Amino acid sequence: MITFNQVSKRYPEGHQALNQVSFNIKRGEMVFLTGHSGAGKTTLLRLIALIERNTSGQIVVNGQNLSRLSTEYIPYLRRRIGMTFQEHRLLFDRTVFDNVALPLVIAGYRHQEIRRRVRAALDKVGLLNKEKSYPITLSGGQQQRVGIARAVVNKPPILLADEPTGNLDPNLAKEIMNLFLQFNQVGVTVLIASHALGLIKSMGHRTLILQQGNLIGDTYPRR
Ligand SMILES: Nc1ncnc2c1ncn2[C@@H]1O[C@H](COP(=O)(O)OP(=O)(O)OP(=O)(O)O)[C@@H](O)[C@H]1O
Repeated sequence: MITFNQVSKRYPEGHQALNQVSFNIKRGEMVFLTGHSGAGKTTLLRLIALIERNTSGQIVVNGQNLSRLSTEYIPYLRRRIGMTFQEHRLLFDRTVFDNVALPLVIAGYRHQEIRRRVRAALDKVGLLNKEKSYPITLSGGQQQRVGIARAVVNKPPILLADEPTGNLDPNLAKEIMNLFLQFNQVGVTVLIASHALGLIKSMGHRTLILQQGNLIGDTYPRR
């Protein structure tokens, strides 16, 4: 579903963020991505969503070779990938409903279909009663859930999450991880960047480890 073959990324300023990284994530897998701050986790996720382009190597996502994908097809690729960000990136002058509806509005869905899908996504993350609220009135954990609802509202086959539990206490963090697990259990391929090692271990899933842009580990839990 997501294949990296000798992928490198050098930012224009000359920083080598990823160095010849290779791995393959199968359809329906749930995988964690860990490593120290600056190891390249965010960069790796951004390459999959084509927010950044790799400088060498090959990336194949959902059967598409990203190097060959022309710019005009990027919106179509993005519709098949849900992504949550470290800092939520919610619109604070819009309601929870409007925030989650945004990808559907952009994709040109009809009003009624938008209502149905937004409600379903909010229900899945346990926030149906907050649809009229503004994000500023929600807790950090609830804001993260709104970001997750927005990421899944299109029903993407791939879900990418960048530090989804960054500022949350351990109980809330576990709840958020369990939410990702639920999406994975219905077939979504999930890749989560996180440095919460204890939490990752307790989840018992495959883990990719980055160190200074190099993939130094690809571990499977013991069964
Ligand atoms: N837009 C950019 N331009 C230049 N350098 C960048 C850019 N984004 C990231 N970098 C550099 O690339 C390296 C990898 O950064 P990245 O954000 O991918 O790491 P990370 O593992 O996600 O770190 P963190 O856990 O702190 O978010 C860092 O040295 C960073 O400074």
